[in-house]
Amino acid sequence: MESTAARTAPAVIVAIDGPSGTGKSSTSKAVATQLGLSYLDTGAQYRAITWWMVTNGIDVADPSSIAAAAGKPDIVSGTDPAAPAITVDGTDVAGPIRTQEVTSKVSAVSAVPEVRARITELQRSIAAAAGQGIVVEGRDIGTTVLPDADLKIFLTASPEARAARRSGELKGADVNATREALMKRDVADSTRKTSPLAKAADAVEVDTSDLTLQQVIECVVTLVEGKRATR
Ligand SMILES: Nc1ncnc2c1ncn2[C@@H]1O[C@H](COP(=O)(O)OP(=O)(O)O)[C@@H](O)[C@H]1O
Ligand SMILES: Nc1ccn([C@H]2C[C@H](O)[C@@H](COP(=O)(O)OP(=O)(O)O)O2)c(=O)n1
Repeated sequence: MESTAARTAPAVIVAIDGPSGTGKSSTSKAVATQLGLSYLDTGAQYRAITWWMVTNGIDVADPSSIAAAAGKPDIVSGTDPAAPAITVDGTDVAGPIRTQEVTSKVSAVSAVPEVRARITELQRSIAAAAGQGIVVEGRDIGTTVLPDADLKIFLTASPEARAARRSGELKGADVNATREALMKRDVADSTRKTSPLAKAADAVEVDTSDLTLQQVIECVVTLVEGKRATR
C-alpha cells in the first residue's frame, strides 16, 4: 500500500543495474511497491524486440537486418510493480519473452546501436512521465539511460549464487549449463561497443551473494529514503 510519505515526497529516480540473477527485478519491484513508485523492466523491452525479430524471421546474426527492422515493433511497457506488463503491437508477450530461444538471442539484438537508440528513447520518456518517481532496472540505466538518477545501485553476486537462483526458477535446469549461459551473456553484454553493462562511477555496489532478498530490499529502501531526506 502507498504510504502518506510516498504520496508527498518529491519524485525520485532510482537506477538499478547489474548482471542476470543478481536480484534486480525482485528488488526493484518490491522497492517500487513499498515506496509507491513506478517500475520499469528494461530487460523485458530488449526481450520484446528480440521476440519480434525472431517471430518475423529476421536473421539475428545479421546486425544490418536487425537495424533496418528496429523501428517497426510498437513496444508498450506497463509501470505498475504489482502487475508488470509488456505488449508488442498489442500482443501480450510477458510469457513468450522468457523462452530459452529469446534468452539466447537477446544479447545479439540488444548490441545493435539502432535498437539501443530506440529503446533508450522509450525508457527516458517513460521515466519522465512517472509522477511519483520510478525504479528502472537494467544494464546501462545509471551510465547511459538516466545518468542524472537520484540514486544508482549496482547489484552483483557470485556466478554460483546467480546460477543457483536461475536454475531454481527454470525447474530441473542443470546448474552448470545455466552458469555457462549466464557467463556467456555477461561477456556479450559487458563487451559490446554501445552502452555496455557497467557500474556507473557514482553507483552504490551491493553484493547480494550472501544476503536474503529481504535484506537487499531493506538496503535499497534505506538508501532511497536517505536520498529523499537530503533533498
Ligand atoms: N538475495 C537473494 N537471495 C536469494 N534469492 C534471490 C535473491 N535475490 C533474488 N533472488 C531470486 O533469484 C532469482 C533471480 O532474481 P531476479 O530478481 O529475477 O534477478 P535479475 O533481475 O537480476 O535477473 C529469482 O528467483 C529471485 O527470487
Ligand atoms: N538496460 C538493458 C537491459 C537489458 N539488456 C539486455 C542484455 C540482457 O542480457 C538482456 C535481458 O535482460 P534481462 O534483465 O531480462 O535479463 P535477466 O532476466 O536478468 O536474465 O537484455 C540491455 O542490453 N540493456
